[in-house]
Amino acid sequence: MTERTVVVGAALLDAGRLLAARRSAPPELAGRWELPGGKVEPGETPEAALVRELREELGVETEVGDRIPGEWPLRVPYVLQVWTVRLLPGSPDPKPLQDHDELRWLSRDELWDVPWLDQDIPAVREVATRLLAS
Ligand SMILES: Nc1nc2c([nH]c(=O)n2[C@H]2C[C@H](O)[C@@H](COP(=O)(O)OP(=O)(O)OP(=O)(O)O)O2)c(=O)[nH]1
Repeated sequence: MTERTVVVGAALLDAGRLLAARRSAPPELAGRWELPGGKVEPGETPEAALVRELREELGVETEVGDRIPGEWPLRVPYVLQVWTVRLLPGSPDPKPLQDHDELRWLSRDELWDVPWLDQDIPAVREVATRLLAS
């Protein structure tokens, strides 16, 4: 049986815009943009992992909504799953506290202005199709 580890990514939406985060590490990913999130730990639900990762990485309090259908391979053994997420009322604004050095809220028109990680592009395309008004 093949081991696989789910990496959860947030489609964090606010006022019709998507939050993109620029990775600061590791060197092979630094400078490229991704959906913030991280690995689901053993015994943890994907939703709990997202809330934890977003609190650690961005300092925000969030509520997880629906999963975007699909699953995208990262380097073995990781696969990316994406969930819609919104900021809870009163949450601080996101800040690049850990793993990232810049954040941007992207409107649909701006979505491809940042160099996403190659492996995130199909997931971002799916988010755009489903969630961002054209
Ligand atoms: N979070 C996130 N990771 C991604 C995306 N695309 C992508 O290839 N990855 C890779 C980068 C990492 O190798 C892995 C997730 O690692 P991570 O560093 O974000 O997760 P983590 O906080 O749980 O990691 P760790 O430092 O505890 O090991 O998946 C993405 O959109 N979001």
